[in-house]
Amino acid sequence: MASELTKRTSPSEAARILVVDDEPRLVDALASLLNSCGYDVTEAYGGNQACELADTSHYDLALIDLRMPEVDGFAVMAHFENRQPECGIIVISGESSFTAVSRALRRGALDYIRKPYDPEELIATVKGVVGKQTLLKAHEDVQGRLEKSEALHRYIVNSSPDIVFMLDAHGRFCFINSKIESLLGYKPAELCGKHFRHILDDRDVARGTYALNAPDISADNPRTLEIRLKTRGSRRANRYFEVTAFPIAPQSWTHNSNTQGDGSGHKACYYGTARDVTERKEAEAFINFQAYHDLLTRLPNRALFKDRLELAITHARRAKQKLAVMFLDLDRFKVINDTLGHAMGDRLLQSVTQRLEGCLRKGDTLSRFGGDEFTLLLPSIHGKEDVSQIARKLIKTLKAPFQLDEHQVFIGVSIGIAVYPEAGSNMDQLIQNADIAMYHVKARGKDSYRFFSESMSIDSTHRLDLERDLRMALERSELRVFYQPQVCASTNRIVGLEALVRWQHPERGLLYPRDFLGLAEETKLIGQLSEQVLNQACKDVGHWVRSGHSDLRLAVNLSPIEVEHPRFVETLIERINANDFPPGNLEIEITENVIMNDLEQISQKLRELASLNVRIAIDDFGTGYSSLNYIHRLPIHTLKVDQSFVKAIRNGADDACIVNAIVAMAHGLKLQIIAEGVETIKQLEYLRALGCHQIQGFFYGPAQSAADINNLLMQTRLQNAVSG
Ligand SMILES: Nc1nc2c(ncn2[C@@H]2O[C@H](COP(=O)(O)O[C@H]3[C@@H](O)[C@H](n4cnc5c(=O)[nH]c(N)nc54)O[C@@H]3COP(=O)(O)O)[C@@H](O)[C@H]2O)c(=O)[nH]1
Repeated sequence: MASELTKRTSPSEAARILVVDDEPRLVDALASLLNSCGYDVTEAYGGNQACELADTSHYDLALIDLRMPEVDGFAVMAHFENRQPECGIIVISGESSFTAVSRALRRGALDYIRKPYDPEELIATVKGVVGKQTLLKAHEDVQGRLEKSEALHRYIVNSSPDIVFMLDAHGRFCFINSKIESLLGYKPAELCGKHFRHILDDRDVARGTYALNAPDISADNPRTLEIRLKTRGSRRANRYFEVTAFPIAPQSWTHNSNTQGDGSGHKACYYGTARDVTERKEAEAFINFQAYHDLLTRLPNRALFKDRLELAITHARRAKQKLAVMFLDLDRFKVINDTLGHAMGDRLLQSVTQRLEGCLRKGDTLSRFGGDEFTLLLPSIHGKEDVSQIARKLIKTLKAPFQLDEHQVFIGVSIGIAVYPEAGSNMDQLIQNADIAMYHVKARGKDSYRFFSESMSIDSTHRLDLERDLRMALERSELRVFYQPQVCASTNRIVGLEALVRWQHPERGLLYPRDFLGLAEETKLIGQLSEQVLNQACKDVGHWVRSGHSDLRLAVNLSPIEVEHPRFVETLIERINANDFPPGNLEIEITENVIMNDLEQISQKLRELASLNVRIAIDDFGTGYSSLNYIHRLPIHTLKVDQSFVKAIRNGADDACIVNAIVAMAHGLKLQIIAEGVETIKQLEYLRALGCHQIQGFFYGPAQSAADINNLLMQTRLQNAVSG
């Protein structure tokens, strides 16, 4: 209540004095004496009135008589003590006993004046007490303001979301706010006197030291840098901070010793704040990772791959080195994804990634290009053999079965390779050409690798024109079927004819499969193309079979896309039946890789065809990936030795060793063997001597039109008739 009373607000205001006595004459005399000295005096006639006034008005000083009826001076003093403790008390009394004086002083009186008083002495005493009171009050005011200010600043500094600190000239903490504890676990007191290195990540010490010592650093030009601070205890759990620091200008901070109040006496030379930006940094890092990586496999994505490839090309150009880009596409991934579900598909992609990574060197970049496509950058290669070796390793590593819960699945990989600078001088060309090469692998039976060559490339406008032309060719029946004889090695008789497609292009003349077959496969026009070829071949060869060449065999090439089609067997049988062609005269040619791609399904289909008397030949034998164990158990009738092995014969017995091995193996498995690409008498004689059953190649003639074959067969019949 007392604090609510109006107080004197400045020392220059007249001090307010209450004069208390039960004798009105004495009160008036004293009041007029004090008034004459400029004090603001209030008169109280007796103890009761004094207490009432103490309840309503504020006084700086009360002059109180001790002996008063009803409420005496001690009671008034007690009331003041209770209501206005800051009011000074002077006792004016006729009592002169030591006990009374001592009691008054003990109750809080500041002085004691004995009646009758000497006016000068009284005024001097009042002046002294009022002066002291005023000083005390001023001191209390300053103290109160200081405490408030200190509390306010402490609150502001400690509730700051940032760490606030001061360092001495040597970089030792001399102040640090309590935020350090909640962010990093240190108590401010334990850090005081310690160098800032104590909490700074070792990797950032040099930068931190350099920033503080920068020549142009000042309060107007502070340094801001991002650094890592160690959390207490675990040195690995660093957090990121954005620190702003500057030297303290001496004129702006004069109370500069013992800043933390711990007696260490360090002089603050730098002021700084540190804002925790860990979450922002982590979010940035995640966004950055997401922008440049595939989240499922955690591999670099297309964007990062292209970036690295661009750099690698620049480096290779400067260092005159080669590099290789591989385009990998998983075989059968789609089937597994569709049948076992996407979660399994995702797991499979992760396992594939692990296996592929296991085959790479430091410095290679494997990326997930999308879906089941991966790209691989091999910088600084010496030659194609290096790359082939890696490609073989990648194919081999993916060949082993993958265990997805209770499912054991098999996949393969088709790899297209573009080598810089031969297969492209820039990033887009290299990727595109590796992709084209990969497509050629797919079209030729998958699970293998091929280097890009110019003949594979069809520029996009050309490609669109060709696609349009091919569609028209199918409508306008521009495809032709040519036949290449397969001749019995011992009798020289034509025992079979391989049907080979040609396209009689209205402007470009006769085109060969290499010019359009890849496109037909990519555009899925291969189905229609095959249908037309098979119908025509069944008509032509069926006619020759019926006209006397009853054992004549028709060999047809099948694209992997056709063989993998679920209705492959039905469609093939429907077509030969529709053309009234005897199934026993048909031999289908498929590559090893087509079989190995989906062993279970394909074996089933081959068994069905074999049960209908259709013969099965493995084309290009020796160039793909097959397991002899499976071949042995499949209903295969013929192995066709690839041309490349036959060509090697001209170089002598050493180079012919593969042909020797294949023929020996075919004999062991009791299979028919056809050597293809035979061009010379030397090759023919070598193969004959080996025991090769049939020969196909330019030696006996290239693929020819039906009319030419018709003539050939007629001649043969005539010869047979003459010799018979
Ligand atoms: N799915 C289909 N694929 C087909 C069809 N027609 C052909 N093809 C595939 O195209 C490949 C290339 O065929 P082609 O250009 O006709 O070449 C064949 C022969 O001309 C060639 N050959 C034969 N003998 C020789 C020789 O002595 N030297 C030499 N340099 N080349 C020769 O080889 C090809 C036949 O090989 P192969 O099939 O392995 O017996 C062709 O390989 C088919 O895959 C089709 O209708 N559908």
